[in-house]
Amino acid sequence: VRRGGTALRTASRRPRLSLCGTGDTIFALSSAPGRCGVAVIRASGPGSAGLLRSLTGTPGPPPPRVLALRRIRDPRSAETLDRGLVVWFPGPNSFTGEDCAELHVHGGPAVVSGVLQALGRLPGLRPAEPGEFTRRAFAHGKLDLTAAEGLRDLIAAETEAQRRQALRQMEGDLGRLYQRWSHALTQALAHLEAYIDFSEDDNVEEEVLARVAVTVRALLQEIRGHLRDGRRGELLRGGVRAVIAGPPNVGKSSLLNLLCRRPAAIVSPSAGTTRDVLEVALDIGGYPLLLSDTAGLRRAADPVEREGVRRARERLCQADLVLAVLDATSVSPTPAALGAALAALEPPPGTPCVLVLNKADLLGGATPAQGPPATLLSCKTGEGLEALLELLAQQLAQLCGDPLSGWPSLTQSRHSRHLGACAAALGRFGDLGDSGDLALAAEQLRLARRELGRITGHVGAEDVLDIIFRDFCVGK
Ligand SMILES: Nc1nc2c(ncn2[C@@H]2O[C@H](COP(=O)(O)OP(=O)(O)OP(=O)(O)O)[C@@H](O)[C@H]2O)c(=O)[nH]1
Ligand SMILES: [K+]
Ligand SMILES: [Mg+2]
Repeated sequence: VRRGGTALRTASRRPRLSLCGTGDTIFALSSAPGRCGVAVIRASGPGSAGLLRSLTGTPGPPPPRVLALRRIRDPRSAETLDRGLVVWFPGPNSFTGEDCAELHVHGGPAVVSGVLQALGRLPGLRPAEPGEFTRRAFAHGKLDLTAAEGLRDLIAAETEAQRRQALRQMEGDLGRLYQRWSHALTQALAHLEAYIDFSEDDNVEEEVLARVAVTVRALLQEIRGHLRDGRRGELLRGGVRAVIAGPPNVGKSSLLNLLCRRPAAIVSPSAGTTRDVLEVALDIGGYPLLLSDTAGLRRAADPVEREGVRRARERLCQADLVLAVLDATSVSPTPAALGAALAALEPPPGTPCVLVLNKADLLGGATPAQGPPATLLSCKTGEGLEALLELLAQQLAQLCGDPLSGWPSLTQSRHSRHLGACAAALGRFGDLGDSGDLALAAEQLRLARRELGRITGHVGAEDVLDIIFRDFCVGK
């Protein structure tokens, strides 16, 4: 009874947020499941102080934001479940903006489930949905949608460059860029509306219109530049798809195995060994690479091999980067011959290619003319591997860019979609030009601003919230 009463009092201190709805208190294991040194159980909502009192048997929560060593007990039986650290984060200075509590307990499965069960029996508490803590933080204005997406990417980041990009986005760099554009649009719109409303009173000068047009043109240019970044942010976030392609038996599967340092693909002296596409994920110099081995490209008689070649070509078409492998002993080393051999593979136009001349150990001293982006390699001896890795890292850096320099990258196709719509509206504004229909022009600015607001979640983003937060883990 006392607990319930306290929870109610805590709740009435602050107005409830309609976006969160129920005002109930959620809890979850925030660290990874399984046996570990320390497990972190987290709670958010008006019952957070109450649950700390119930589980530690103390009259009040510990001082805010200070770790306190406590005996953690089952409130029903008073049995000790563990001795651990508890933290109390009174809202609004917490991750979610609500009252929050954390329990750092020993990471044994029985300890964790004992504490979770005890929490589940407290009135007003329920297990959290995936991403619900972050969703509440968003609802309380603690972060915008781009920062929430950055946080999700940070948790998923597997390479250094991915981590840098995600951290930058989580810290609000991308959100601030979009906010700045949104402010510029709001201002232009205000000027235009003032002109529409008051120009007849001669209080607003003609040049206002010219200034609005200049602002919109500059903005359109910036947005188009941002959209034209070669998908570098998306590539870094999702991994660069690199495809190993070439004639049969040149050592494509050997190359995949060499790069991933395990016999992932079958290697054999018979041409046409590989049929299925085999994909491995690699970290090359901090950049993520999704590397595919494919069937040797030739006119195959065997129907199964023919299907393999079809799949190889299909995968080649989707490549962000091509690793074209040739047998160094069977191709003449002149640039023209190498170019012709590469063209015979029909790589997708405009896609960067790295030419790997394999089986260098069989060359017997003769070194063919080479230089980036062609490189000599022996999968058998490992000779030339360093140079190839360097060449790959260079290509990846070019494709993904440096996540810390320049503008923050566009990381989501969702952003490109809204930015594209925003740019289209700004373009229509420009097309209206001197036609004089100011009401139509203002409507285009409003449309453009709405699209920007949907990226950051400042306007009508309800429909994307479920999609964005669904991909979070429970406890975050
Ligand atoms: N001497 C030498 N032999 C190699 C080298 N790389 C691969 N081989 C051999 O070349 C043969 C073909 O290698 P694979 O890796 O199966 O070639 P592939 O291009 O995947 O062949 P398919 O999948 O059939 O198209 C095998 O016998 C390998 O041992 C190399 O650098 N030097
Ligand atoms: K082979
Ligand atoms: Mg193969």
